Amino acid sequence: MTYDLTTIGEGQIRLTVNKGERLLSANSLRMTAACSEANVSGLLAQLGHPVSWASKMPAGDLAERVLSEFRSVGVDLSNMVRAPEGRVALYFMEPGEFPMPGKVTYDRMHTAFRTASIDDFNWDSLFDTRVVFVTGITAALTDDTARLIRYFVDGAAERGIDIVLDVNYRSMLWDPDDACRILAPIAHKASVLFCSRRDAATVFGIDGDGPTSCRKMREHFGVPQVVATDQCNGVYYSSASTGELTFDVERVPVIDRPGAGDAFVAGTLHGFLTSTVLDGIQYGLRTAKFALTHHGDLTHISPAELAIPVTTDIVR
Ligand SMILES: O=C(O)C(=O)C[C@H](O)[C@H](O)COP(=O)(O)O
Repeated sequence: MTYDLTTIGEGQIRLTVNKGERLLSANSLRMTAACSEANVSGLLAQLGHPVSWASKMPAGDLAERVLSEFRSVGVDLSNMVRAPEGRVALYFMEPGEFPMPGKVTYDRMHTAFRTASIDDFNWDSLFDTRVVFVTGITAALTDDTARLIRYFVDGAAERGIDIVLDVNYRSMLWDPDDACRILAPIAHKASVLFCSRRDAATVFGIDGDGPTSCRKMREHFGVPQVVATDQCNGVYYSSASTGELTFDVERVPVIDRPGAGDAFVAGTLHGFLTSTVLDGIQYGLRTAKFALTHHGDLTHISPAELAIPVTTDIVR
């Protein structure tokens, strides 16, 4: 097996407004790379996992800026598809400061990735893996990218490869009915499902407190393991053998928020790949906190830093 995890997603540039400014009046922006699937790959690569992130990117410096950020931490880019034309996706971010909420402005139409088709990718390589990781963000972009993700998941299921789905619902990309229609069949095939309590209610109409929502998702989709987040209120886990478990989340100062959710998923998958999802949740609670301490979606962390007991994470 060449890879521990393979994944497909749209590489982007994030342009973030400095604290104390608004997009309408800002005259400088911080440039970092973004992509949920690449963020997860980048953290796992730093923890020693062979991971491949595939995307479709045009030539040029903007694409290189994205690729070099993930290449620099050891993500395998040999499955990257290069497009003769098309844009690199951008997204602008106002972090928000109480009482002003954060705000995302997408500029991701007409991108090279939107033209990605099943024929573009080297599936022998992408299926040479222990885990196929997909998110709702990529499935949300176009009918073609939804088809791509479905092909990836169906191929993985046929080959007995573990499928991990992070629902990651983005209301600016699609509506709950479409998300449910595309993501529910994927959830049914998943070995591990990540879904926030809020997304469970919005997309699947699954309500309840954290443990109840988590159990209902496991039963509804027949997924062996479900991990649900609920901002700072807790992390919830459900499996048939353990029932429902709740983990406290520690509040820490925030330098830069985007990427913390992906860091949590990556930390949890580090546990899935090396021991158990339950161990992974402890890693994930740590990597998510580390993610908040520095700029950029990609969390920089070494195996030694992951091992330092900086946490008061408690299982109840
Ligand atoms: O493509 C999009 O629409 C994205 O949102 C990409 C995001 O930058 C990351 O996926 C961060 O997400 P969190 O880790 O939940 O903060």
